[in-house]
Amino acid sequence: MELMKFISASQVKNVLTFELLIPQMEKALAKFSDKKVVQPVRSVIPVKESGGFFGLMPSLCSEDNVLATKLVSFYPNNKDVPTHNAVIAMFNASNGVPEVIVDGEVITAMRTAAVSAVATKFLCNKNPKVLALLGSGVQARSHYQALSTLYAFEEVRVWGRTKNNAETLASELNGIACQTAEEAVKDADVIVTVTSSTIPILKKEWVKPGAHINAVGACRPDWQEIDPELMRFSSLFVDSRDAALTESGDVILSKADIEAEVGEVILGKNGGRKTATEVTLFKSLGLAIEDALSAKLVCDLLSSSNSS
Ligand SMILES: NC(=O)C1=CN([C@@H]2O[C@H](COP(=O)(O)OP(=O)(O)OC[C@H]3O[C@@H](n4cnc5c(N)ncnc54)[C@H](O)[C@@H]3O)[C@@H](O)[C@H]2O)C=CC1
Ligand SMILES: O=C(O)C1=NCCCC1
Repeated sequence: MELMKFISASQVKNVLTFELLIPQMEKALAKFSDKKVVQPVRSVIPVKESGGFFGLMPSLCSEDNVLATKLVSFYPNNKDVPTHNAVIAMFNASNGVPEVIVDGEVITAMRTAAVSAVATKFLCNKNPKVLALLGSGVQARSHYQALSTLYAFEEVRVWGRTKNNAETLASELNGIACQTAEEAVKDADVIVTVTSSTIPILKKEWVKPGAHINAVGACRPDWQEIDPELMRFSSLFVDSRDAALTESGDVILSKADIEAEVGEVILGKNGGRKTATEVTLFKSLGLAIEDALSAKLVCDLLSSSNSS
């Protein structure tokens, strides 16, 4: 029996860069909103005993010969192992034969941040100077790296529920650890919420006019990271309307109107930010096609490095 090829997290890390991944995620978002992707809203099974969740994320993009599914677990209470674990199974889209399994942990960390970088590029005011990270885990780190690929921030602020973790991250990034979320976001041009909180942690009155927010946590219909008033006040962009209306407590509970998918902005079907003073908010949930096209990029990079 021939064993299926497996690409490990360290192999992914060796070849994947934000310089390559950000344009690939721009393509993924555009193809998704241009209806070039077949993809149901993900199925999620709650694992009540451990407070975890297991998600199934299939997608097909025939133009790119990509047929894949990510299997992802999210166990926010994990302490000694990562809270997010995943594999991406790639099939041959022409004949349906499974070809390779790619570790999904690094891809999930990097592609989520790369997607936020794309949203920021299309929605943020020019030359953002101050970045605020609310949360100090895996996504806080990857968001700093992805956004720093596009912008030279003059100041980076970190707030986290666990003071020690926020201080460690702030010192890694040469940034400032803040005692409160309010202190962290004061006058920030770009705000990233990357926590496992189930209740709002970011309030409308703290956010400066013209700021851009990437809201990345709260992926359950009864979870929130953002004050509902801020949801309604902001110009709201999403990765997928269907997913936002099914999975996002921030969108569902606030009843905020969705302005557009970021892919529609990329395609020029929506103009994005209208004024320098409005607050733009990107609600990210994560799309299967982002994983499929990230895994394809990794496979292509590995096969070109093997053949050279
Ligand atoms: N939109 C997307 O595509 C994706 C979203 N996510 C979400 O992003 C968030 C962050 O993920 P990771 O950094 O990988 O997780 P992580 O486990 O590495 O970090 C979670 C952070 O949230 C903080 N936290 C937990 N409960 C909190 C609370 N009640 N209030 C404030 N802070 C709290 C923790 O202290 C930690 O700093 C999670 O909600 C995760 O599900 C993760 C992957 C993809
Ligand atoms: O897209 C993903 O991958 C995830 N999104 C929400 C939280 C779990 C992982």
